[in-house]
Amino acid sequence: MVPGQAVLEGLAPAAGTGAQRAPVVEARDLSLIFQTPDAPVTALSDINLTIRRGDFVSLIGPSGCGKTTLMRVVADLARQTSGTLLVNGGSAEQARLDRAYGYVFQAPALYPWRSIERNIMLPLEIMGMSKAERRERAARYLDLVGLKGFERKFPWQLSGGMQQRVSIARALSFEPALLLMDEPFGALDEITRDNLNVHLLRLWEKTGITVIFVTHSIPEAVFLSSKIVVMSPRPGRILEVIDSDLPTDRDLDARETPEFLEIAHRVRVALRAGHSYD
Ligand SMILES: Nc1ncnc2c1ncn2[C@@H]1O[C@H](COP(=O)(O)OP(=O)(O)OP(=O)(O)O)[C@@H](O)[C@H]1O
Repeated sequence: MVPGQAVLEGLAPAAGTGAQRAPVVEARDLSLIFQTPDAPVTALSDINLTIRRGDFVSLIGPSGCGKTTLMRVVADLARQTSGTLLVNGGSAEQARLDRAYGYVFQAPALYPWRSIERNIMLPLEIMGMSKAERRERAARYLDLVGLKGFERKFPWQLSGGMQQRVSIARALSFEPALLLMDEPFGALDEITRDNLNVHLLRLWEKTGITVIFVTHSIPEAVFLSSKIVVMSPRPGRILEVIDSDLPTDRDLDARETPEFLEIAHRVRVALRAGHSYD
């Protein structure tokens, strides 16, 4: 699967390196407590995290540790109980209103009665974009995810992996600078998942988009990320942030290299440490 050769106008590689790159997400002492009929549930506790433009950040941790909740706070779908969160230097609400991010869910969530092209065009229509531009964007981003020629098909005519690529194309069609992906490949078989991992990595390399990616898989997190955020069991805290400097043009064979295995080992040790409740 080779990514399309679409020219990306709205997305461009991040300028600057390391700490020079502008912060996209800044969480300071962020906590979130859900009030439930039984007892308050502390989902996030004292999260401090800076994500810079062009980072590929994976959130990894045991089930229920608050990964989705943290993404939802960034997306302004949930609000922290205390602490601060800046997205692009402003509030999460402003970022949502500015359509600063695209959100890819675990399931593709496509409308079965609309063609692939019309699924992608729907949110653009709601944004008030002209039909010609909507069509052009749909074609451009379908090409980018390797689905050129599938415009007139319906979701049920595509495999699960292809449907998930459509939902990635839909999220990218807004040309957001930030892509939020909540276990997007969790329900797919391993070969398809490997393919989509390579595809996503190429897309990231080509566009310089900032990605926050939730996963349970250590190999997936290490393969994709420039930064791996290891979270503890509930209440979700950040145990460790592991930077990766694997070459950006890596392919699946990189998973056999000592550098890859060393980072995977560090993630595993951090996850394990979070499970010892002493
Ligand atoms: N609306 C809510 N009301 C009450 N508790 C909630 C709510 N949403 C999430 N929680 C609780 O907050 C904690 C964190 O949930 P969250 O979905 O963020 O975890 P997660 O790390 O994404 O889990 P998973 O990996 O299983 O998807 C869990 O204990 C969950 O039960």
